Amino acid sequence: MDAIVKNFPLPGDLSERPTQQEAEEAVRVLLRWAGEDPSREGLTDTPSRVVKSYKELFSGYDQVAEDVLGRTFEEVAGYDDMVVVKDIPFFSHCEHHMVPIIGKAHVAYLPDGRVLGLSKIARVVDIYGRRLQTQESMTAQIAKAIDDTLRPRGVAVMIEAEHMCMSMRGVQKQGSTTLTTTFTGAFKIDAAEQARFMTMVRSR
Ligand SMILES: Nc1nc2c(ncn2[C@@H]2O[C@H](COP(=O)(O)OP(=O)(O)OP(=O)(O)O)[C@@H](O)[C@H]2O)c(=O)[nH]1
Ligand SMILES: [Zn+2]
Repeated sequence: MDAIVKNFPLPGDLSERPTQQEAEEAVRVLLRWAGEDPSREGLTDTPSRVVKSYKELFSGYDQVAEDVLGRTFEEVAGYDDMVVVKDIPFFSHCEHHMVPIIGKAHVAYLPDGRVLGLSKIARVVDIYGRRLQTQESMTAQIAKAIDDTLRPRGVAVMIEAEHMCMSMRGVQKQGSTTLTTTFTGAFKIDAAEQARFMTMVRSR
């Protein structure tokens, strides 16, 4: 798992970014490549809109998951069983074609004295979602971030997603879903804990 995660650029590695003007020019080039005339009225503001939307869609490069997960709570009346946050919707973009990945993440951990604020789990999904991704890397990165910061007895992450690069183009298979999982600690070594996670994720 470490190998996959380490291969990914962290926000600190991205200091030499192009200027907004250069990014807008790149959009104009792509518009011309697609067969458009970037100077026609309807497209005049498109490069600046695209660049602005890229800021939002790829805002995960400006955030560090470990910062978000730093705040934990210990006063939980001795609760030490599984915490599952399921059906967390996310949007990402595949690193091969830069088109959307649309899916849901299910995240669980077994506390070891400390728990996370529930919203922080969803925030971490967004941080990794708002970068260029493969589904495998995103799954591993979410698990690793929680494992490293919270040090729980185990983490389980499942992602189910549709890749628009498989639906809108290429092989054109609409509606197929890709499932990926990462298990650490007790979830990795204990099949019963894995099965319990699966049951809780699947229960409606
Ligand atoms: N493992 C993995 N593959 C992905 C993911 N997102 C997209 N892909 C695949 O990445 C592959 C890239 O294959 P290439 O042959 O280099 O690119 P391509 O010619 O555009 O391939 P096609 O999509 O088959 O047309 C494709 O098979 C995609 O389906 C992902 O998250 N994980
Ligand atoms: Zn793709």
